[in-house]
Amino acid sequence: MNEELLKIENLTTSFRIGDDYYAAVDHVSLAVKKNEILAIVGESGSGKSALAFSVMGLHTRAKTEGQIYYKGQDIVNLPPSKLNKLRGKEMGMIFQDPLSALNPLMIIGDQIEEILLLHNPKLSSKERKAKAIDLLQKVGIPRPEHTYTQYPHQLSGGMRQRVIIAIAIANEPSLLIADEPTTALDVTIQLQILDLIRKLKNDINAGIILITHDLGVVAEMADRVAVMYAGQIVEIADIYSLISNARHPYTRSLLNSIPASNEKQEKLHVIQGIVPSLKNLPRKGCRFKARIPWIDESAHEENPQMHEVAPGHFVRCTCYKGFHFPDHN
Ligand SMILES: Nc1ncnc2c1ncn2[C@@H]1O[C@H](COP(=O)(O)OP(=O)(O)OP(=O)(O)O)[C@@H](O)[C@H]1O
Repeated sequence: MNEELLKIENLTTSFRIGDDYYAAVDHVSLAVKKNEILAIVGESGSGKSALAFSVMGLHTRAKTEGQIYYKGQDIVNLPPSKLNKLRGKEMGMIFQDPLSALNPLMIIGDQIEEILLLHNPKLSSKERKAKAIDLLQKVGIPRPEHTYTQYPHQLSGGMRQRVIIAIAIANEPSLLIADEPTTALDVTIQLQILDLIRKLKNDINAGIILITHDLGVVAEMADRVAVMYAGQIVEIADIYSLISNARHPYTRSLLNSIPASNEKQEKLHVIQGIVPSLKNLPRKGCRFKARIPWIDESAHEENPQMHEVAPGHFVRCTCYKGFHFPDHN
């Protein structure tokens, strides 16, 4: 059950801006097991999508360094033809924006069948259609035969996201990456989609990377959590340790912004500021230092490392020790 599916080591993904490359994902290491949901959480611009796109090999103009082992095979420099075989069959992705991920000119049924055909060329057209309808049913579409014949613009946002999920799971991938899968949806639909993703973990025994900026969603869904800030993982732990004993100032601030979690914790101490732009990221020292100026310089490491504070619970930089919110000495 706990077989390691994906292992990322020192992954660095850089974008060219002007004459230079700037790392949006900077020496990230993590692993995902089968039947596990690893949530990656962080504010906008922290590098979550850049990381997901690197795993899927979807960047067209970025430079990717480091290792991404999928079932033991390093896939960073895999030729496009081999990567294509993995994508859609072994690895599925649920995108943030379902409308732009679907072809507006093709009916839903054809879009699902296209991916089925790519990886199961021997299926007859009758078998493919039956499987497509079955998938639509599986993701909770009430009239799958009808939806099969519809175009994306004829569906609601929630229905489109279900179609994206049907496409992502069509070939029962071992690894599923869901990038903000519910951001564009209203709350009731959000809950249904999250429920569906949770069911998938058990049904197809998949390892899932769930990308979100919403720690409420993380608390509901994740087995383990990696918190990203400015291209780096600043804390990684199982969900219970993270919720009950978050150590990094950034994680503590994120947790404080969930109303329900405030009752037991410091009252709404949320650290102000935003993730710096890629060009302006501090490349030396603790990247979070500028957002906690009341903490003494000496609390930070020159070259911040990950520290194991409990089994499997790692925190970056020594500034977590004795950290306090400004009005809470
Ligand atoms: N193609 C690109 N070229 C240049 N910079 C990019 C490119 N794609 C992303 N970036 C930059 O890389 C950084 C990380 O972006 P990324 O989209 O991975 O963040 P994110 O955490 O997924 O944010 P969001 O939640 O808004 O999707 C940001 O500073 C972003 O502006």
